[in-house]
Amino acid sequence: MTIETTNTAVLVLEDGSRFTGQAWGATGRVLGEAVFATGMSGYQETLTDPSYAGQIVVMTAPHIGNTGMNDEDPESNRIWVSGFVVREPSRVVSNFRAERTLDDDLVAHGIIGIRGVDTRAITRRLRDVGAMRAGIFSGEEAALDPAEQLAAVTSSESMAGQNLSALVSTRETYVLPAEGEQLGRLAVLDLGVKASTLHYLTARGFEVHVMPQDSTLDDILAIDPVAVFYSNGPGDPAAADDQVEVLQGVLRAGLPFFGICFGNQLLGRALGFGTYKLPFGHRGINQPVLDQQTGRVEITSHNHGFAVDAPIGETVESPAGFGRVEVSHFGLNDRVVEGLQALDIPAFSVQYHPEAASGPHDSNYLFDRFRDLVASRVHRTASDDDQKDNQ
Ligand SMILES: NC(=O)CC[C@H](N)C(=O)O
Repeated sequence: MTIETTNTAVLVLEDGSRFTGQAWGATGRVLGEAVFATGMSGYQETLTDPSYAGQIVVMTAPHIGNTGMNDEDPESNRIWVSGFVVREPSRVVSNFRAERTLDDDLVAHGIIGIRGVDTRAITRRLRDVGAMRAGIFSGEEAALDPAEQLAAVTSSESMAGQNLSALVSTRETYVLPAEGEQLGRLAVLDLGVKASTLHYLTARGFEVHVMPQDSTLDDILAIDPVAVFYSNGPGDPAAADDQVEVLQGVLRAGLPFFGICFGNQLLGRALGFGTYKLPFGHRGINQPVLDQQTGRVEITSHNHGFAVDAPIGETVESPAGFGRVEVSHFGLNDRVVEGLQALDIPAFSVQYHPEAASGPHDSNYLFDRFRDLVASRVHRTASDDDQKDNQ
């Protein structure tokens, strides 16, 4: 594929800074929240992660597209980033698994990108000022008056307060069969779930029922689940009141619960803590996190712009009356809450991604922890039933 070099594009940030490069992928105008992601690999998983809906992603790795795109690695069936910003797209694809080029897929999915910009300068700007509303303008849009471009950016919606779950969630429940030893039905609330997560859950023996984001407590209880899981997802956790209320019902019903990322933020809220917006978020695949239970440091994958506001290093009473809670994991770069463990009810969650593809895999053990938590209860209930039968 030949690369057009004369087609100007501009990235405009809400603080007025402008970065001029070349159009890449689809052309036109796209607005969103500009964030940077530091992963050196895994751009295909980044692009297809529903948690990136509404965001213009700046890749700090300077060379993107080397391994092309395939049909095996996507985290969902489409590209979700609103816009894509890279220093230099690979001119050739070199991987035996590649089926298409990245350029082809950006065009096919209508994703507006920009290339040939100084991604280090953009990242430093986002780090200093914080994640900002932004726009990419290419094609005819590139020729607009800069003041008009900036006005479009500053009149766009900020990520704070946005509820984007309906945009990414399944509309109908679907079921994935369990592999290996069968543990029972797991209700997965799809707030933007990734394929890798579903894979790890079915591989742990769960028959996974992926349910729409507006499922009620009754909908969940109707499938008679052995446990409930809340997925990752885009948007501001402070705007997800309905899902928080449903989760409080799940916890009151005594069902085991595991949440990842958005799911961690919603467990935090259900337990009565607040959430807040981080200045520029964590997005990358080498973030160090301490597991307070074991004292081990895990290298983890992150993609979050919000975090739970809970005290680190002490056991506290859940402000919503669910017993004692501890922050189980925190980030070693900035002491942000990265995991919650309830001590009196069977519920825990992590802010980072144990399902991370293309890795790292340090925290895969969390899926085992969830399986073991559920298995101990399923087996206990089964032996209670046996005792009753024998009486
Ligand atoms: N990956 C996620 O689940 C992200 C959660 C939330 N939208 C955030 O940005 O913090």
